[in-house]
Amino acid sequence: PGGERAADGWRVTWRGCAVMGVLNVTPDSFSDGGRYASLEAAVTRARAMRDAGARVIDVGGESTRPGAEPVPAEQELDRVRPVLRALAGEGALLSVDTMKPEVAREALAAGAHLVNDVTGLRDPGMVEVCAGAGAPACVMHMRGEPRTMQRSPQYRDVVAEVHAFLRERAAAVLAAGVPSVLLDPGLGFGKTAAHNLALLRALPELTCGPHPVLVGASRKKMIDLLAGVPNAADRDPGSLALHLHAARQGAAMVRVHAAGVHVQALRVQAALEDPTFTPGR
Ligand SMILES: Cn1c(SCC(=O)Nc2ccccc2)nc2c(=O)[nH]c(N)nc21
Repeated sequence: PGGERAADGWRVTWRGCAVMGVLNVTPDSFSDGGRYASLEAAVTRARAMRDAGARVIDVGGESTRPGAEPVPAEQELDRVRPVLRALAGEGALLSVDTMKPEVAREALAAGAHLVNDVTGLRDPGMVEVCAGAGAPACVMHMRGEPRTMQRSPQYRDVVAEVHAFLRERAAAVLAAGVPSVLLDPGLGFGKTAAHNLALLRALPELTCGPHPVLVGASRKKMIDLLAGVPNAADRDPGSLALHLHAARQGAAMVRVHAAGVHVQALRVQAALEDPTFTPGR
């Protein structure tokens, strides 16, 4: 797998890191000049990220940010289904970012290839949907619920607890017939910045295992706490720093807003890390 224990800790074998582009199809994410305008805008953005080199487009119809209000399944589905249908067969892999089994089922039928469930497939119905459709799933760690998870999260040992959760959930969903899983520490989902740092520093313990690891730090609050960047739109440099670290520690994929920036930086990093790489000329 990704690394072997060396005398001085973990040595990670380089395997390259892919980009998952974030596509929020929530009303606040596109100038909601009516449904068509936002659908058109969403598809245009997805194509731009794909053309910039994103391997996967993560389509989400319900914000899972701290304090976010829940959205009914039908409304969430009305947002994501047209976008998935428009993008299906156009070259990028599609993931559906949802916590609801009924949304996942319809999204997979509309062309999604994998399910990105921030609850770690907590709902048994979600396990059934993924197993039934033969769809891979991203198993992410979240402590509590989006609405309340950032109210003083506490752990005895955040790395041990998160890694144990991911190992257990992965084994359970694979045993239930889900064909394959990605593991994700869930940065910012019931974690302080200190917890997020500990998880980023312990990534080799996760990436040396059999499952690919997905990391999502893009534009998150921890970047403000580390570098004083109050506006999320200004946090791409810090996002890149965190994601290059994650890739260097063996992450297989990073979930990003600035797809082009990350694709270029990860290609340069891959060349740096690959002694057999021969530059064009
Ligand atoms: C759906 N989803 C999210 S949404 C949170 C977010 O982007 N907040 C945010 C975005 C921009 C600014 C501030 C906060 N984060 C992950 C993740 O880290 N991993 C996986 N697998 N899925 C994820």
